[in-house]
Amino acid sequence: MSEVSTGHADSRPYGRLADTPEPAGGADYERLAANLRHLLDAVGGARLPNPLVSRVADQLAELGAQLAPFAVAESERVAGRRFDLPGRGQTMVPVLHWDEADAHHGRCRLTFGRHYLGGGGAAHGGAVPLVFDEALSAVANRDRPMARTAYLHVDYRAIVPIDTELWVDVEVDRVEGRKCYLRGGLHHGDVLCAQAEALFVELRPGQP
Ligand SMILES: CCCCCCCC/C=C\CCCCCCCC(=O)SCCNC(=O)CCNC(=O)[C@H](O)C(C)(C)COP(=O)(O)OP(=O)(O)OC[C@H]1O[C@@H](n2cnc3c(N)ncnc32)[C@H](O)[C@@H]1OP(=O)(O)O
Repeated sequence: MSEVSTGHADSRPYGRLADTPEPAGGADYERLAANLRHLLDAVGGARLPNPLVSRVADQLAELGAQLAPFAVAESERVAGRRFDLPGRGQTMVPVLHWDEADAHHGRCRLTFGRHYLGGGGAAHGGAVPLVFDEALSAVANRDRPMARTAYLHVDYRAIVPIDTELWVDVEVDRVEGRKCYLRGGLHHGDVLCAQAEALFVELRPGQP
C-alpha cells in the first residue's frame, strides 16, 4: 500500500504540551493519521467503479469494527492529543506545518486536499474557519491558561485553492484579562484569500 511521507520540519507550536516521553500510539501514529488523510482525499477526488465501491465499503466497515473495541473516554483518546506530531494526530483539520510559533504570533503552511473541495477548485467555505480556529487557538493557548473561541469572524476575499500550498499568519492583537484578541490571514502566495478576527476567552477553574 502506498503511504504518505510526512516529514518533520515543524518547529514546536504547542510548546510544553509536546513533551511526552512515551506518547500513546507510538511513532506509527503519524503514519496512521497521514494514511487516513490520504484515504479521505482519494475518496473525495475519485469516481470509483461500482464493484470497487462495494469492496471498499466492506473493507471500511471491517476496519471500523476492528477498531471499535478500543474506544475510550475523551481523556484517554489519542487523536488530537499528539502535540508532538504535525496535525496533532487528528484528521479533521489539515496539517498545519508551523515555521514560527510563540505566544504572540505564528506562521504556518497547509494544503487543503480534495477531501476539502467545495466547488470550482476552491476549498469548502466551512473549512476556512476550521483552519483559522486551529491556527489561532494554537497561538492563543501558547504559554497561557486554556482558552476557548468566543467568536471567530471570517472575511472571504478570494477563492482558496485546493491542492496548493497556502500560508497562515496569526498575531495577538491584545490581551485584556481573560480575553485574548487575535487576527489571522490565509494567503496563497501574495494573495490574501481570507482574514479572521477572533476572541479567545480563558476558562475559569472547573469550566468545561
Ligand atoms: C478547549 C481548548 C483547547 C485547548 C487545547 C490546548 C492548546 C492546544 C492548541 C491548539 C489545539 C487546537 C484545539 C482546538 C480548540 C479550538 C478552540 C475551540 O474551538 S473551543 C470550541 C468553540 N468554543 C466554544 O465552545 C465556547 C463556548 N462558549 C463558552 O464556553 C463561553 O461563552 C466562554 C468560555 C467563551 C465565555 O464564557 P464565561 O462565562 O467564561 O465568560 P463571560 O463572562 O461570558 O465572558 C468573559 C468576557 O468575554 C466577553 N465575551 C464572551 N463571549 C463574547 C463574544 N462572543 N463576543 C464578545 N465578547 C465576548 C464577555 O463580554 C466578558 O467580557 P468582560 O470580562 O465583561 O469584559
